[in-house]
Amino acid sequence: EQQEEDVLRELRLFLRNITERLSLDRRFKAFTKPVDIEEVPDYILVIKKPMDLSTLLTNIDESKYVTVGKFMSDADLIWRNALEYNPDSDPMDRHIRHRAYALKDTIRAIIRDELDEEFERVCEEIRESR
Ligand SMILES: CC(=O)c1nc(NC(=O)[C@H]2CNCCN2)sc1-c1cc(O)cc(O)c1
Repeated sequence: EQQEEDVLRELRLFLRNITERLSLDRRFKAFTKPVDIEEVPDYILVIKKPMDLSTLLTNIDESKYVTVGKFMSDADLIWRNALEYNPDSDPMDRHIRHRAYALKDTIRAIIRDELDEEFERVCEEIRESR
């Protein structure tokens, strides 16, 4: 009912705000757009479920996330994919891995500081009721 739509609207605003802040952070430039398959043809062979900050934003707009938890699973894909695609001692691999860990820690710090557990519990109840 209307109260549920109010909660889900507030969730979208919260998730959009986080995603836009991450997209503006220069450290995460490599994660802002889908990896270009023309430029990196082997990427799709290694990474089963690509994810990036612009796709997160589209998913939010399409009301794909009913809880913060579902958003976190996709957001975590971004840095997990980068660690998987960049395992070597190559300087570029290390560089991307440092950015991936910075993304992981930044997402967790924002959620810890800014997510009200009571709000997430209400979102979980809406998910279970659907
Ligand atoms: C995001 C990601 O995982 C990524 N990984 C890379 N790794 C390499 O280039 C390593 C792979 N091992 C051999 C030596 N090169 S480049 C790259 C990337 C960077 C961008 O600025 C945009 C973009 O779409 C993708």
